Parts: sequence; C-alpha cells; structure tokens
Amino acid sequence: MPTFALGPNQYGKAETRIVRVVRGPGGDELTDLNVSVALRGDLAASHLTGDNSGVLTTDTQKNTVYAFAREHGIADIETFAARLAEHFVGGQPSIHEARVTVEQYPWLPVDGAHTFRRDGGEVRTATVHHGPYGTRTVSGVTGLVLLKTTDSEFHGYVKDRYTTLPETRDRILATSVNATWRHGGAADSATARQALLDAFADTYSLALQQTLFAMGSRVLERCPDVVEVKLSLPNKHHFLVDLAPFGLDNPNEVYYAADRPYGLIEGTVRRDGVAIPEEVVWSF
Ligand SMILES: O=c1[nH]c(=O)c2[nH]c(=O)[nH]c2[nH]1
Repeated sequence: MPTFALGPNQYGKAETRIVRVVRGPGGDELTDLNVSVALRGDLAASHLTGDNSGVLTTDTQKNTVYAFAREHGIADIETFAARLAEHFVGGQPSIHEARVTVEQYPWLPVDGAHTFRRDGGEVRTATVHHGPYGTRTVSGVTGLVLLKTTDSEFHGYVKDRYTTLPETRDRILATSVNATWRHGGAADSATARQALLDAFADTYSLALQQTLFAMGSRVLERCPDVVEVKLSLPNKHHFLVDLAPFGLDNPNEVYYAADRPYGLIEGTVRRDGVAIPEEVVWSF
C-alpha cells in the first residue's frame, strides 16, 4: 500500500483589492492596492485530516487587510506588508511564516482635489517574508515602459548562416521595466525607481544588456540598503520600415513597433564583495 507525504504547502487570501481615500482640505489622497497573503506553519492537520484548529481563515486574513488600512494607515506598501506579516506570525502559534505581496496601482491627481487618472500600466510591488529569519523585503516595479529615440547602437554580434539582423549605429531602444530590489527594509522605492529612469536615459547603449547592468548599478549606488537588483527587460523592437518601394528614404523616422516576438534580457546586479543574506524563496 503506497503512502504519501504532504510536501511544502501554504495558504492565504490572494488579491484583496483595497482602495483607501484620505480626505483632506488640500485634496484627497488615493491608494489603490492588491494584497496577497500566504501563510505557512503547523498546518498539516488541515490537509491530512481536515482538523482546522490551527487555521486562521483566509476570510479573516482579508478582513485584517481592510482593518489594518483603517487602524494603522498604509504609509508605504513595504510598511503595510511588513505590519500584516508580523501580525499573522505573532498573533497565532500555528502560523510560523508569512508572505505578504502588495501591488500598488499609481493614480495621479487631475484637479488637485478629488479627481484622479490611472498612471499607465506601471505597478509598484513589495513582497515581505516574515519568519524565523526575521523580515525580508523585496520591492519592485513592473510595466514601467521606457523609450529613447537615439543613443543606442547594436553591432559586433555573432553572424551565422541564419543571421539577417543589420548592424545599427542608431536605433530606438525601448523596454517595459520589470525590476525587483532586495533590501533591509529601509530602501526608498522612489529613489530606486528614479535611478532606473536616469540610468536608462543617460546610458549610451551598445546593448540592452549593458543598459540593464547600468540600471541595476545605479540603484545600488543610490540606495545603500539595497543588496541586489533583478531586472527583466523585454526588448521592444522598433524596426525601420523600408520605404524604398515607394521611392522614399527613411532617415530614422518611420518605425514598425513589433509586439512579438521580443528579446528578453534578464540579469541580476549585486554588490561586489558583500555577503548577501540568503533570499527567502517559497517553492510556490
Ligand atoms: O540590445 C540587444 N541585445 C541583444 O541581445 C539583441 N539581439 C537582437 O536581435 N537585438 C538585440 N539588442
């Protein structure tokens, strides 16, 4: 008779959407979040026999997210996530570890009073793990779309019998930045985000790979608390259209913006010679 063992497991309320309005005479403040909680601990009995005596229900977790927004405010998403994670672990003996992931959808004021507009597709992220190892925070941004119209070359690459890509000394460079930065909890995400923007803008690029390293390095330079930056950069190709069939030249003016396939350039930038604390990664 085969026997089976329960492997790594976790549970929690995913994607609690919460919008908080702080009303003030000088204009309202809007915070728009998507909060996911996952808990681990002494919880096998629920899986093995249906004994739920250690289970803090996912419904309670959702309620806690809402209540904390009112009781403690949100401050920034790192603080909000850490407060929740510490509460779940500190409040129940059966819960030993918590992972709280927060996505923030930025809104910009329209009239400085009570009207806002969503700020493109950009999303700010924070993931906090809390457990016997303490609190580990990873902040980030996704969907930050950037483009520069020049100061980008690409040449000197391998040519084999399948290569058709022409070398270029002047091309459009565009990407949608997906970045995370691991830190001790004190990193200023606005500074990190600005570092990504500045490095993309002022790096004369010979490859998106080189721009990636410059962007990660700039975050480490400006944010002393950050130990590691991970970047995933789709190369949003812009191909010059051949207008010769119409008797027209095309001096870097008219492009075809391809949405797929796209190059995907990914890499990690770390501080040299600094011992980096082990990353907490749950198996799923
Ligand atoms: O910056 C680039 N890196 C590549 O690896 C690559 N490959 C490619 O076709 N175009 C580009 N551009």
